[in-house]
Amino acid sequence: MQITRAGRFADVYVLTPPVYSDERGFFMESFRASWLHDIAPGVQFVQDNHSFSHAGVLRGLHYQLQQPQGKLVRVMRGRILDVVVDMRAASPTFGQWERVELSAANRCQLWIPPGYAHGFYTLEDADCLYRCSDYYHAASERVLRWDDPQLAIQWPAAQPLVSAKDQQGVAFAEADYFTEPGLL
Ligand SMILES: Cc1cn([C@H]2C[C@H](O)[C@@H](COP(=O)(O)OP(=O)(O)O[C@H]3O[C@@H](C)C(=O)[C@@H](O)[C@H]3O)O2)c(=O)[nH]c1=O
Repeated sequence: MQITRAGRFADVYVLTPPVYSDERGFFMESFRASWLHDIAPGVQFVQDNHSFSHAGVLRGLHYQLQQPQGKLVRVMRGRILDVVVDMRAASPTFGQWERVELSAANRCQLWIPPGYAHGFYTLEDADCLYRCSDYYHAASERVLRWDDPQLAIQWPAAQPLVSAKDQQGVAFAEADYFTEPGLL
């Protein structure tokens, strides 16, 4: 198991499990609680999500103020560009973003701790699976504008397919941030 930091963030990680291929196909362990012992001590997952998106879809950027969710994201089919934005006001990387390609081919998983906004763009038709460390809390969900000029996230397409909800995303400057010291 290879675990590397995702760019500038101290607590976002790319996990690359070993894959054992033979003439039948392949085998891999797709989840082990111990992978997270060092990088996210104490985390426990309570909800699994699966979404399918056609190529050219952008979902996000989402976070929830109550029950903030850590997410372990992977792709079963296709290819996505996954983006995280640090929404913790006291963080040294507050307001910064990173993007990581996750695909069925590279089998990488991205660990995103609570306190980040999350979204992805589908480079191909994609089945995306992710484990969440807390339950969905619609009432406190927030949508950060994917094309906020201040954030200037480099998406691969200028006009992705975006839900009506995500079209109403809020600019980073006007967004609600996480202020709990516990998230740092
Ligand atoms: C996220 C979520 C949605 N839903 C429902 C609400 C709605 O009717 C329908 C579709 O919801 P959405 O349009 O918000 O789905 P989607 O845009 O795929 O939302 C997801 O986006 C990615 C980027 C994330 O990081 C996730 O945490 C989640 O916010 O599913 C649940 O029942 N449970 C959930 O956990």
